[in-house]
Amino acid sequence: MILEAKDLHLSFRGVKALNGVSFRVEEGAFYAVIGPNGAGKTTLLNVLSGVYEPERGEVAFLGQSLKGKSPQERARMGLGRTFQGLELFRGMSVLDNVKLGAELALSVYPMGLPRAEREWALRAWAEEVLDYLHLSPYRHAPAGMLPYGLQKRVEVARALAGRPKLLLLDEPMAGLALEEKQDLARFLLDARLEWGVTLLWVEHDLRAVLELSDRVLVLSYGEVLYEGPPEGVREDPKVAEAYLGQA
Ligand SMILES: Nc1ncnc2c1ncn2[C@@H]1O[C@H](COP(=O)(O)OP(=O)(O)OP(=O)(O)O)[C@@H](O)[C@H]1O
Repeated sequence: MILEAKDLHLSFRGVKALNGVSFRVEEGAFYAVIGPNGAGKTTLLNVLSGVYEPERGEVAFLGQSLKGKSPQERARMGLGRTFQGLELFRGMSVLDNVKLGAELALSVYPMGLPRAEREWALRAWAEEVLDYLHLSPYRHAPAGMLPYGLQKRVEVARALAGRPKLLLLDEPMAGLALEEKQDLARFLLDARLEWGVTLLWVEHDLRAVLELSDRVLVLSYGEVLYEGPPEGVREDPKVAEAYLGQA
């Protein structure tokens, strides 16, 4: 098991964004979190990545409690994330954005190395990640100049450059055309295979979720409605009701 969330609670001015959420993620999983608008999905990612501390409950990553650990400390432990809105440095080149992702999770690079060697190692690794995600042709372009679909891919590249053991993805497919979604899906599946990255994603595209994920958590009003294999999601009456209720 790579991640365990136990009885998470968090409210915003009386609104229970998370109300007793527990689940476990196995190593190597492609784990999805879905649910209607306002279900608490982004709040959950923020609690896992350390943006918020839960009022109650606890998260353990690789058997270690994350209590009191900052997002950066978590990144160094191997817990990476991407954001719903793009958080790239728009004026910075694609390569520098990805290099920065590697630097922020620096524990993988021996600090003892001479500066020039470290710089070289970081650059070589960033180039490898870019190549892997078919982004090499754009590496000197300012990130903000790329079409939206490519920017989303750079964001994933930057997160992967930190060599996460578990990567949290916040709606990576939002705003992408079908073909871009298929490309991204392939890159994510490859990264899981090649680098052993466990994936946890929040995603609205139900079809993509059910096709790609091997485990699904459904939230509604901060509570777990369903947890299990994707095949069970559509048959679950509570899930159907939560989604229909929204429509
Ligand atoms: N910083 C905040 N301040 C106040 N209320 C918040 C805050 N963050 C989340 N909420 C509230 O908590 C609840 C859960 O929000 P959250 O953004 O986690 O849902 P979500 O499932 O990610 O929704 P969406 O699919 O629309 O992104 C909502 O009622 C939301 O209004």
